[in-house]
Amino acid sequence: MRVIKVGTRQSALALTQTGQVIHELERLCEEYNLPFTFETHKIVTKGDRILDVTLSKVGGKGLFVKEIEQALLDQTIDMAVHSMKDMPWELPEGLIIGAIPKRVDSRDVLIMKCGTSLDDLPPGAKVGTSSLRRASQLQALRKDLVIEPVRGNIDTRIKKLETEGFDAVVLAAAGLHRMNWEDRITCYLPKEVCIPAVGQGALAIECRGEDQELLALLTKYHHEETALHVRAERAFLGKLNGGCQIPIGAYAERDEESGVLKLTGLVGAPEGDPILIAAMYGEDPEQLGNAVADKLLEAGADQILDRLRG
Ligand SMILES: NCc1[nH]cc(CCC(=O)O)c1CC(=O)O
Repeated sequence: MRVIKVGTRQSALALTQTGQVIHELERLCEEYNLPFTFETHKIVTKGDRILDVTLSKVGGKGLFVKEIEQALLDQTIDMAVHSMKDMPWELPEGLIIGAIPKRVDSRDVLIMKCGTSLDDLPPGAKVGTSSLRRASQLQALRKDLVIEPVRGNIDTRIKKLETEGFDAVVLAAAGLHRMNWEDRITCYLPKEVCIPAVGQGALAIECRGEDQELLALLTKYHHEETALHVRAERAFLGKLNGGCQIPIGAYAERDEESGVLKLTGLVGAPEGDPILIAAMYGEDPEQLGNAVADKLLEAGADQILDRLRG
């Protein structure tokens, strides 16, 4: 028996999704008669320690993953479960994404104090989000909204709806589904209305590239279609040198009729004007991601990005 040490952040969501991953891996071990057991290791990341500032002001890539990746390199742990959207574009030498499990809902949702849709928010309503991507798109839809930062784990952010006088907070559907808190969701923001973060709703299982034993198991957990979508989205992010906190979003999907991969990408100014969106079709995910990024750069995305990077 080999004990696989699984690194995770210690937030309720991180522990829940790590538990769900371990459960699936145990099931696969049983099915294929593989000799692994699993042990959870909680790791505090920089992003967890800095809770009092808007994340976009902290800057730096991989705030929620660096310490965990170091533990992988030090062999303190053997694999790590991350939210894909927290993954920087580049991985440290020696580490790989060993599996991308099937994605869940990638949309953003509103949790509102009263009403049932965005239109029900009163003029000048106070909406909580620290994501420039969400702020930019909501502001474009409703210039009157007052968007204010809200940090903390998802339970904290839902509580702040009551304690800090927000009319609504924006969260990812995926986290709420994983926590079994769907009943808190007031409404889903369609992907065309609020383009999700790159990788939102997907997980990344990271391990050492040389750990063939573990990789043999992770391969069985891998979901290739999700991986193609995520690769296209991340190629887009990489080309724009994202990861810096800029309003960037993208989602890949299959065209229902032709079956061809389609990628929609967004770069927006934080105030919601201008917002640039482009969509293209292609077969190769990396080429597609790069092509959509190029299209937005031609349309002036570089000016938005340069201004934000200062
Ligand atoms: N920004 C933090 C974060 N990172 C991953 C998720 C959960 C959604 C996912 O796995 O994509 C969340 C919470 C949120 O955005 O509401």
